[in-house]
Amino acid sequence: MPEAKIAPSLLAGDFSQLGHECKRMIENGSDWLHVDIMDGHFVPNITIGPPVVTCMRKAVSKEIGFFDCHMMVANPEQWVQPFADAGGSLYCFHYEATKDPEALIEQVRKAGMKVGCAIKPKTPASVLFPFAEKLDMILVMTVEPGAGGQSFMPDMMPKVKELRERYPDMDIEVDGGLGPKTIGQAADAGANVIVAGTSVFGATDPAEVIKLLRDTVNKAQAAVPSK
Ligand SMILES: O=C(CO)[C@H](O)[C@H](O)COP(=O)(O)O
Repeated sequence: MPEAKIAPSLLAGDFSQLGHECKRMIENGSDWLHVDIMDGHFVPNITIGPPVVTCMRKAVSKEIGFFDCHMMVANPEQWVQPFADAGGSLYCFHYEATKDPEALIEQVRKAGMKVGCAIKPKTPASVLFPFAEKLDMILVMTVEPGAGGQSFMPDMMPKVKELRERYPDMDIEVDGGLGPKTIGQAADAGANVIVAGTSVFGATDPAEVIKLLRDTVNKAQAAVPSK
């Protein structure tokens, strides 16, 4: 199984100083930085675009900061090159937002980024089966996309389990309501990339929460008998 990666969601950070927030999370032990891109069409909220990511990238080089860009946008094809130019590391589009996922995967690869595909809570895991082998990461949303601070949906765990069984070496990310109380369920189901906004940014000691999330994933992985 791939290693645990903890990705604090900058959505819960201070948007007036995103460069600083990126550095602070890296200092606190984060592996990736989760960047939530919302366009007001795919979800009823607007966050940031390529100019802001360009500034964040100036603050944090590619060597130290992996930008996991979660594209909650209606036309993901339109934003591939702008996000590659801005310094995105991984471009995670939503299955529900594209008519041709395979062409989009190819487009992202050509632009030089890793590629992920996200599914909303009502979307079954099976939609990914035809092209999942071409992905670097699958994101199973554990809340409805659009806002931080929502409650974790435990009924998404069977999807994570199903995907982990089919794709033992795939990065499988969960996003929404993850924290010390819910990480056990996600880790036991087989998730290895953990997005956490409120629980990390709201903590008195973010390093402690990041460590707990990572330790829980590692412990769950160690308990799985090797085949
Ligand atoms: O994708 C998201 C919202 O669409 C956020 O990344 C997610 O909700 C994380 O925030 P929190 O940990 O506060 O739930």
